[in-house]
Amino acid sequence: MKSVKIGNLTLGSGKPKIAVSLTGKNQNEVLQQAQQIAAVRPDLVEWRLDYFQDVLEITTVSQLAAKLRQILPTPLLLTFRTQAEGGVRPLSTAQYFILLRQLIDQQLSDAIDIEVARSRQNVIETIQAAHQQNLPVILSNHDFQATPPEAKLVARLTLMNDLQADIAKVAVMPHSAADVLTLLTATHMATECLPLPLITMAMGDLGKITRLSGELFGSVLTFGSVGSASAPGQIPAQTLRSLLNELQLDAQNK
Ligand SMILES: O=C1C[C@@](O)(C(=O)O)C[C@@H](O)[C@@H]1O
Repeated sequence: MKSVKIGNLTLGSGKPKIAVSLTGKNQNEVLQQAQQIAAVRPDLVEWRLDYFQDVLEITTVSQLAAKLRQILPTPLLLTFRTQAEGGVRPLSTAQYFILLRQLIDQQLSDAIDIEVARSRQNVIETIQAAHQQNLPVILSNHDFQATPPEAKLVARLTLMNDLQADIAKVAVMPHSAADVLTLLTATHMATECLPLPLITMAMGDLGKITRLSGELFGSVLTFGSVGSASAPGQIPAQTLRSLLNELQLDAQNK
């Protein structure tokens, strides 16, 4: 598997790295959370811009992103999660892509999340714009209702690879142990046949095991919480870290 660099963080094989999301509504909340998150020292911080009330004021976003990059000892991932995929704020498709282009052109982060299920031409152009700035792209897809069959999940991850994602991410909602196995099997299959790093998870309590088992099945990053979670089933980041250490393969030789 190729490894990918996001700032000074390398995502590839081995123990999964830990990401934590900023979900503040306003500048004060975001800065306060950033201090709390920095104290926990995750490997990556995601700013979930759909939670931020002034997201369409690009100057405000840009100034705050600059502050965050000073406060945080970790690389910064920018994500606007659309409502179709579990985000909190409505935004038209046109506005979504305008926002992503502004974030990219102003070089506000170390990586950007782009939802693969939005308009295909726009997705392709936005990936190209990011790559022109040498900005790694996480192509993502979230199913908050159900767990699609294994073949569909592998096809989704393959499509992301074909569209030149640097990292491919899928999140699903399981309703049974079998659904959790579907996500894990798809992850394992895709990791064997695709060259790029994958991030996968099943959400909710049923899916918690998938947030811990990335080294075994092939997910390079896991989202934990500090205070409030950005998706159901996230484990507090500090607990996550010690559980990942316990589960590390071949730990005695590392
Ligand atoms: O894609 C993801 C994963 C996630 O949905 C989770 O389930 O942990 C949390 C989101 O903030 C992030 O953008």
